[in-house]
Amino acid sequence: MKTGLLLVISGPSGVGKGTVCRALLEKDPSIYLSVSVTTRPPRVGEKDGQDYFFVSEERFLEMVARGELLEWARVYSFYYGTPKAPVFEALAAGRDVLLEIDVQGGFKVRENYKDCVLIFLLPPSWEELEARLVRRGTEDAQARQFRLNWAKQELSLYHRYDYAVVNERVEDTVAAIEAIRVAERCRSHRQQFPWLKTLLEG
Ligand SMILES: Nc1ncnc2c1ncn2[C@@H]1O[C@H](COP(=O)(O)OP(=O)(O)OP(=O)(O)O)[C@@H](O)[C@H]1O
Ligand SMILES: Nc1nc2c(ncn2[C@@H]2O[C@H](COP(=O)(O)O)[C@@H](O)[C@H]2O)c(=O)[nH]1
Repeated sequence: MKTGLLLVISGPSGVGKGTVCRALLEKDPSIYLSVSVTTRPPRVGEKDGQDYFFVSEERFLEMVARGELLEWARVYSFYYGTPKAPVFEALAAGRDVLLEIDVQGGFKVRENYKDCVLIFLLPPSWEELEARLVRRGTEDAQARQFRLNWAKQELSLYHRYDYAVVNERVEDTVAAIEAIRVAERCRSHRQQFPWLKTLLEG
């Protein structure tokens, strides 16, 4: 069985990573969306084990020490990390895996798993990014400003990702990521043709 693709989705807070990942999953339930571990407190409506595994700082650092995380980073004021085992189980089962993580995490995944695909989501404009964060209404003005300052740093790194997709309309972004999946599966290093091997070696 072919190994699945490890797809990393990054981009500034509020660009729509979560929205796009959910839409991708709705279209293709075979995708495995990794559930991160975080020390951030849950937002209203967030469920443990579904949106995140919400853990104490002590538990998080224990997971780091035990090598249970594929990558981890401090984002804003909290720790976030990707549990390793479920990601590799899903890949081995031939499922494509989505990681919705920040850029520091994306670079760490590239170090640990070279064959990953890094996809950066950009907003159509800076004003639209601000408006999306305001509309979402999950942060107060101070926390929002903090995220926007961080967003500038993240946006400056988009060119180090394999793909840059502007999230104008969710449907178009989903279509672009589906096209990337198709293209990545066609890359020569991911393909084997037994009949051709026989022909050339025979
Ligand atoms: N293409 C889009 N057009 C308009 N609004 C969008 C689009 N994509 C997402 N949104 C809206 O923007 C807000 C932020 O989206 P979302 O929470 O998915 O962002 P995020 O990148 O996952 O943020 P964070 O990194 O903070 O978790 C939400 O209110 C969402 O409904
Ligand atoms: N490096 C990692 N970053 C992660 C992970 N899970 C989420 N994130 C990123 O954190 C911020 C904030 O998320 P929020 O839910 O508090 O709004 C966002 O950029 C996420 O992509 C992870 O496992 N590793």
